Amino acid sequence: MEISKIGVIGAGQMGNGIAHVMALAGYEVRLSDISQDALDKAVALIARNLDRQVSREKISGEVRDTALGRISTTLEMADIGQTDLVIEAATEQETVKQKIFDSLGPHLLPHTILTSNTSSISITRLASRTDRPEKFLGFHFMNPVPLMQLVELIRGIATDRETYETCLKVVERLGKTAASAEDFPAFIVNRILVPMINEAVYTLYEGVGNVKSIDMAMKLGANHPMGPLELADFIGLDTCLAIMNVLHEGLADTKYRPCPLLTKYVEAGWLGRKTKRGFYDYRGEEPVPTR
Ligand SMILES: CC(=O)CC(=O)SCCNC(=O)CCNC(=O)[C@H](O)C(C)(C)COP(=O)(O)OP(=O)(O)OC[C@H]1O[C@@H](n2cnc3c(N)ncnc32)[C@H](O)[C@@H]1OP(=O)(O)O
Ligand SMILES: NC(=O)C1=CN([C@@H]2O[C@H](COP(=O)(O)OP(=O)(O)OC[C@H]3O[C@@H](n4cnc5c(N)ncnc54)[C@H](OP(=O)(O)O)[C@@H]3O)[C@@H](O)[C@H]2O)C=CC1
Repeated sequence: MEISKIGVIGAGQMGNGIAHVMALAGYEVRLSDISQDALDKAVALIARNLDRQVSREKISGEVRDTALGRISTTLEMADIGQTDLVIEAATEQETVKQKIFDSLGPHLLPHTILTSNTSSISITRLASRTDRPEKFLGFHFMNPVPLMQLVELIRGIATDRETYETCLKVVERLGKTAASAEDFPAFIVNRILVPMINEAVYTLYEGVGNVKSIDMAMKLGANHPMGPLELADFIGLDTCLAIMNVLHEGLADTKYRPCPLLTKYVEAGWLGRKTKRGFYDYRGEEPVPTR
């Protein structure tokens, strides 16, 4: 099956990155969110990120303009349903995602493939609420989408071969690499990465090190491009906590217990970069460690 129109639901950091790479690869993209304000901000951010690629001579000004012209925004599920492939990239809460798929259902074309960019939630369970579990796949991009090479593809128990292969072709057209993961909590990357981040928060909670020393230790001692607390702020602390909760509940093992300090930060609304405060304070010129 040929994919030409793609609907992206959720215009946060992942949704805007997905729209960006899809438009650059030549797909027509319809981007949606709950408010026009969120959509306007997302399009402005895509334009800035494309400009950055122009100034680094990765793409030409003409390519940027054509890509931007391929992105439209909508608040209507009917517009999203009339596409070949939908990528849901809304907040990491199962109830939010279920409601989205419920409201999208009546507007879908018979051939539309449904996918979720979820970081952790069961693809089989999300698919089972739709009228097409065989055309449902986990399509998991990494952050920041324009820079990261990997996409995890996760088949639910009912996903058919054609759906998987169609999405694999999309990944190839993006110039990215797919890793196939089975449908277990948090799949591959986050099963390994997010417990490490959670352990870094425990290290902070127990006073083994402060924010700066923990991040420096992992950057210089393990050659990670970002320290784990810096990375947690970058991913979003709400998303990290949601992933730990899925691991804890789904695998029923105390080793996945979310650190109480992570829970407290999320309860405070300190979600990392997106709220300008997490383990670092981002309100000034340079991020300042908070502990
Ligand atoms: C939670 C989940 O479900 C799954 C996940 O995603 S987990 C998170 C996975 N991601 C990671 O682990 C990221 C770890 N961090 C890194 O790899 C690096 O810090 C990074 C790639 C993010 C940035 O690297 P850096 O060298 O410090 O960044 P920076 O110098 O600002 O930018 C590098 C290049 O990307 C470009 N760039 C940065 N952000 C960009 C964006 N959003 N769009 C387009 N280009 C961008 C810059 O212009 C720059 O271009 P040049 O190489 O031509 O100079
Ligand atoms: N952050 C990361 O590093 C990664 C995240 N992911 C996954 O991608 C998804 C999105 O994450 P991310 O972009 O970081 O999150 P963000 O918080 O940046 O963005 C989520 C967006 O979804 C919007 N939203 C919430 N409810 C709805 C709805 N009912 N309909 C449409 N839009 C809605 C939010 O609006 P509002 O702000 O108004 O609530 C927000 O704009 C999650 O499933 C996450 O696990 C996957 C890979 C990496």
